[in-house]
Amino acid sequence: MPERPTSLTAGGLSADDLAAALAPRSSPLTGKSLSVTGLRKSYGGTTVVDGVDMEIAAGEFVTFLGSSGSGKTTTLMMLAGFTEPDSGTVSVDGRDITGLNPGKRDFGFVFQQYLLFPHMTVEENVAFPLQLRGVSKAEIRRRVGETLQAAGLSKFAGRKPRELSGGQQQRVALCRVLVYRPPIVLMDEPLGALDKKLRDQMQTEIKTIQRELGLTVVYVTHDQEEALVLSDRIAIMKDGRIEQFDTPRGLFEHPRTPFVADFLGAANFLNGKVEEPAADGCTRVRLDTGGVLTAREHPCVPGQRVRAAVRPGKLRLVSAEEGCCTGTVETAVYVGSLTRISVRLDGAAPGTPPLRIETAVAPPRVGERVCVTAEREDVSVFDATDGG
Ligand SMILES: Nc1ncnc2c1ncn2[C@@H]1O[C@H](COP(=O)(O)OP(=O)(O)OP(=O)(O)O)[C@@H](O)[C@H]1O
Repeated sequence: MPERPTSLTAGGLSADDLAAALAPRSSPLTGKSLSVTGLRKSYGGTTVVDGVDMEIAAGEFVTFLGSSGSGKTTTLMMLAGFTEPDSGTVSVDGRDITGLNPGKRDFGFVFQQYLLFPHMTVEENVAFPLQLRGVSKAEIRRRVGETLQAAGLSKFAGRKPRELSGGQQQRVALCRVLVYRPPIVLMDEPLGALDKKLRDQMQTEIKTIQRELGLTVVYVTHDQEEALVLSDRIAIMKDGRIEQFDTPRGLFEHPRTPFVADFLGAANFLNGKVEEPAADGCTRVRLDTGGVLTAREHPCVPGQRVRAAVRPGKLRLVSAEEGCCTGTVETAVYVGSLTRISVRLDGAAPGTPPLRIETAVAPPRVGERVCVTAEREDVSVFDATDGG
């Protein structure tokens, strides 16, 4: 049969085709739920994963996002069974699998290093997990053929991995996992070695396949954009702990800690003191630089020292009457659809970083005086002693 025309990428993989080829014939949902409680791991007296708890629903796409060394891979490896936890449990659909070895968990793994067998052809690589599971030769031939065809890889079936590009190798790695339809797929920076364009394409493809097959995916990345594109929920990790586990919107709009506010999309922090409560229930912060910023309701007492956080895209340049603080533009850099400006606030203590503002309309010039404010929904308030 001739290879079907592909719709999505120049590289040849149509995610819809691949999902259709791999879709289970009976059940529409293949994913299973995953439950993690009190997962801990130390190396040589240093705790690197410090009490991770999470409930992941069947068919959910969850990402661990955090800086280098925050414990993402170690957590994933404990889910996979490659690393033994010091304490804690991992359950799949309510069944405790903490003691099971990786081969018995029936998870799929995709890593940054494609881990294809170099001495095997593409076809043999994709067939391998089916052979391990004792699938008949005829069925293996059928499923591998179908999968490679859908992935646009049929013409490479006889090649060795070294004769393929990075993107093609990663597709083979993905096929090799999806061919046996594991209910849970664990991926550790699978696109890390690809260039930006190919990464964008593969993100779309992974997401389409995951959604159409209803797979549960746990993904590790340090790329914020990738996490936002792919995930139903994101666990932001810091120092071996989950700072916040939430939807992308929840993390952006309701960060629970200064670290989350700053890590995802950056934040400006303005120090101040809580004013007496007003009838509308809003929290008002008298800034150290002068002016009052109205924030979302936040449990705090009048006089309490706080930090108000506002994203660069949420600070607005307004008239003198509307503004809550004033300053002077230090830099203005046009970056395509918007201009990034930095503003030195009047009265800012020495060493205080300038405000970062992103604006798409009529950017001011360097040296210009500006007035700044923000909508109350866009202002988060944290206790002054909160780290991050
Ligand atoms: N086998 C090991 N022995 C000793 N220390 C380890 C071991 N594995 C991981 N670590 C340490 O545990 C910490 C967390 O590592 P981990 O790989 O989980 O972080 P990560 O968030 O995935 O980082 P990256 O994004 O750089 O991969 C690091 O400080 C690392 O050096």
